[in-house]
Amino acid sequence: MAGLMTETAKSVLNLPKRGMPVTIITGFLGSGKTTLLNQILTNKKDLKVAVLVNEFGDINIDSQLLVSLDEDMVELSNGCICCTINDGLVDAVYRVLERDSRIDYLVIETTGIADPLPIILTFVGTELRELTNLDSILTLVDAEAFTPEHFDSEAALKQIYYGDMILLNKTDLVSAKKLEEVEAYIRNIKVGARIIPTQYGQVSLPLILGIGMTPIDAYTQDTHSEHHHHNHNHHHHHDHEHHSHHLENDGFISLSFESDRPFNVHKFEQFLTQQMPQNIFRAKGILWFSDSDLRHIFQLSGSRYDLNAEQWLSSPKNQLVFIGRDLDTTQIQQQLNECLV
Ligand SMILES: Nc1nc2c(ncn2[C@@H]2O[C@H](COP(=O)(O)OP(=O)(O)OP(=O)(O)O)[C@@H](O)[C@H]2O)c(=O)[nH]1
Repeated sequence: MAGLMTETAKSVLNLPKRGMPVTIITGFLGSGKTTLLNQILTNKKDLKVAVLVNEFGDINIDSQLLVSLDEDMVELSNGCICCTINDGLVDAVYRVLERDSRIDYLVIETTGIADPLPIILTFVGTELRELTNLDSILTLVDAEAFTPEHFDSEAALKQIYYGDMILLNKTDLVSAKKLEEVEAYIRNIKVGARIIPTQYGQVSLPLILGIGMTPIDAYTQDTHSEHHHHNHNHHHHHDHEHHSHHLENDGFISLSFESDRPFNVHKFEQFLTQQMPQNIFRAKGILWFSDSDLRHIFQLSGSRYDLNAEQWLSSPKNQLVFIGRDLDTTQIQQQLNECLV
């Protein structure tokens, strides 16, 4: 009898994880998606959470900044979201579903310039609909940086429009008046929006996980026309070098820089303050300075940047990603090379 029970338990474990709840975290560049994901991973208690991260740059910085990089972590290939939709996303979800280990929940972080709709439709309009249960789309909005021009980005608007829950983040950086204005603006884009003001993505998990807020039936009705749209764009496939040609990216391009040599800290500071072009909107990286034994986490979002020192977890090197519009990538590359020791 004991043997039979073991076999039964084993076969149950081997079944695909049917109905696995999925939460999608979206929001514009630098709005706080990775910060929220880290809050979830820190506070999840014994919930087994798998994570998929999709980044726009060619180097995966985010996955290196997550608090628990254990075997539950699956990385999506970097690059543009339309390529990801066509292959990477479905495959990555299957890899999670097929794992032997228990997984209770899947959280996906999109790139900051992703239109969430194709991702939503991948969950409700393919075989994933049978296997997963799309729970909600959480949209981070940077309360300080957001303006009615929404960064001249269609994606930024769609992220709010398709968000089932808006986390109005970075409230520590704005006045009550500005907060009210942004809230009013969001409600204008999305009538009846549910908005939670947050700082550093801090929110009680029952308010954002397992809330069943995605109106799946409403999406299933337009699945067909959207699939047509995606097939039409299929020729972009594997065109990772040429982001600027993708309409989906609203003109943003990324530049990656890697080096096995350290930076001179003064030269790098000079680059930041005097050379770096204004049209860089977002940068992040793991930096190695010749006069320090620590790794420095570099974050730039809009006009703010900071550097945090931590212990190295691997051998030191420089890894940086810049995202902006109309960037002279050759010049930036050269300026960064000149900062090396
Ligand atoms: N002052 C303040 N800073 C915040 C808050 N939330 C996040 N940040 C900072 O904003 C920067 C960007 O945060 P991330 O979580 O990396 O943003 P993201 O949305 O993942 O960015 P992308 O990777 O570009 O899509 C980091 O330096 C964070 O520490 C907040 O509520 N207040």
